[in-house]
Amino acid sequence: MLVQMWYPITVATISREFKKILAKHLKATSGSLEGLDFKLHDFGYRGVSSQESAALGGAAHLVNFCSTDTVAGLLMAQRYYSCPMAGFSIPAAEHSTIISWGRSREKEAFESLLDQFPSGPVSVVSDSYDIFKACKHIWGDKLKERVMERSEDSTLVIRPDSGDPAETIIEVIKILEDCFGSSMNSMGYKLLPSYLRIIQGDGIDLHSVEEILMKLSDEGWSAENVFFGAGSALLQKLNRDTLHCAFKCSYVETNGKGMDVYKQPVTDPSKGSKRGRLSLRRNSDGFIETVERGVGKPEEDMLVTVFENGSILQEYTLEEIRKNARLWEEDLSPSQHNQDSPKAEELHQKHIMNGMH
Ligand SMILES: O=P(O)(O)OC[C@H]1O[C@H](OP(=O)(O)OP(=O)(O)O)[C@H](O)[C@@H]1O
Repeated sequence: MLVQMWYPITVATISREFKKILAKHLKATSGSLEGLDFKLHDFGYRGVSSQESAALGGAAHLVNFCSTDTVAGLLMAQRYYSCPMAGFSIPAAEHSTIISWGRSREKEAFESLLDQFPSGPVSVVSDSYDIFKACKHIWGDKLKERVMERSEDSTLVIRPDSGDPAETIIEVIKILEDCFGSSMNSMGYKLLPSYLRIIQGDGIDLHSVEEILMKLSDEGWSAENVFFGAGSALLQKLNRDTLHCAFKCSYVETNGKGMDVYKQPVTDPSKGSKRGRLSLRRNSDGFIETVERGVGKPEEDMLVTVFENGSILQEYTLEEIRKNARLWEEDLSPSQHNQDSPKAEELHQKHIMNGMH
């Protein structure tokens, strides 16, 4: 079992890195973290190798967010982590439900979704033919009044799904502003009317989400205007080396005599393993670090035995895990996310690898 743990650990960590980026921009451009838990939707079900991966990865994402289409993750959280409903989704069109109306009837396809879901949010993929014309001529003209009738609780979420994500979103949001107007929030950033939002679900990873949010704020737009969906970058485009995750023997006892063991290959010092009895503590800088060779103080040790000799000794609810994984104030520090600075990025990567919380 131990050797399979890298996968949910890695997904949960990447998902939490998304959350840090989203939190930083949301706070800076809206003054609050309201709605953060719904900012990154799990679109990964179709892109993983199995139902089991979907369950493990989907549940790992739910440690940080409440927004998902990966039902297998919800079932896992229900069955093993005592959470009746860990995440939510909204009615959403996908390309087949738009293009089956035919190219000349895209407006009718959109309208039928407004008819079918008059209350509550609805997401409509709008790039089947021309996202810019769809926003300007259909949403912003032919269906403008239908869109404006919708309330804050019944938001129309327009989904671009192709092209360069940052450039496309900027162009889309400008077209929507021309058609529907915008207001200014308390932080001085622009906001589309409350019945209108955008979700970008194509090409989303840790780098693109940062780039999009930077561009939006540079152009004066609040992060409140957008939601994101991530599929493969969240659940599939990762491996055991993404976070350098490996389990190694560090201590053995023979005839009652203990011995520290480790590997230290001359051909690659980075593959050296930790030695002796290990413990985990939070150091004075706030970082979590491993203490080797049995010298850690038991009272500082954060490790808990949860599984031993085939028995589960400690169970956790999703609620407890979410609490442990909550963001800290320093997680929102800009220096950790400034992708323009190689040093900051290196530090950021190091923090991920050190499991900094
Ligand atoms: O994060 P990702 O793994 O890219 O998943 C998200 C993408 O998946 C879907 O499209 P899909 O790839 O099924 O079809 P498309 O190439 O026609 O958009 C969806 O429309 C997104 O574009």
